[in-house]
Amino acid sequence: MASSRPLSRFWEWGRNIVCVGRNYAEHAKEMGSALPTEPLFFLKPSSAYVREGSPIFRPYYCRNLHHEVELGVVIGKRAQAVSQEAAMEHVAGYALCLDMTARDTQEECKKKGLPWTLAKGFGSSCPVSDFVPKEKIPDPHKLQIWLKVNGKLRQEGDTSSMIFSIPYLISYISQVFPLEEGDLILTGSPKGVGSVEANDEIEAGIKDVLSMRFKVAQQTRGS
Ligand SMILES: O=C(O)/C=C/C(=O)CC(=O)C(=O)O
Ligand SMILES: [Mg+2]
Repeated sequence: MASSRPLSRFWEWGRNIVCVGRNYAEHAKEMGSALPTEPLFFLKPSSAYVREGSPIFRPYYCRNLHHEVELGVVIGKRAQAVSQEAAMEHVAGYALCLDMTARDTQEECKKKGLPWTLAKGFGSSCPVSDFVPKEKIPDPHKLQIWLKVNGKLRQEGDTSSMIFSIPYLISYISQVFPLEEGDLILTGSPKGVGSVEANDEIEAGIKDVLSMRFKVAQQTRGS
């Protein structure tokens, strides 16, 4: 059933956050990972959202918090087993997102064959920008996304370099579970991921569309 809340505040809807990994060849390479032959995806809880004005917390168990800047796709209409041809009809718009990652925890999880929830799904692991209606972005595969830490450029990527396109991702994911109105898909990070410390300032943007800023803070155990 449709919510009475506006989709322009999708982060308040409590819907799925679906993250795609290793969708840029140069990022897979910098992680020492093989290129995927089918999309790799994982979930974050909807309580991972954080908005400008609130800090990104480095979890108490993390010693190496990484930034990953990613284009987010906001679903506007339920998509169940949709074709690639029909997939874009289910998109309401876009947002810029950070897939904050406890990289040391992820390395441990990878070694032990465990899921990435501790590494990717902690509170404040999904900073998001304002919503951009799809009419404002004629081609989401022609965007430049960038990220700076304390004013220094760390990531710059072109969404044309995605291995799996947005229609392919929507079609693929929607065969596994239905995508609902208000769901967000993070489409993967370009290269240049790196560490941030408490008090660092992250600024990220979609060239000629929007930008956002976040401070990093240290979480203490029990808070
Ligand atoms: O390959 C790895 O070790 C790590 C990959 C990721 O963290 C995947 C992503 O979240 C991404 O590519 O955006
Ligand atoms: Mg990512």
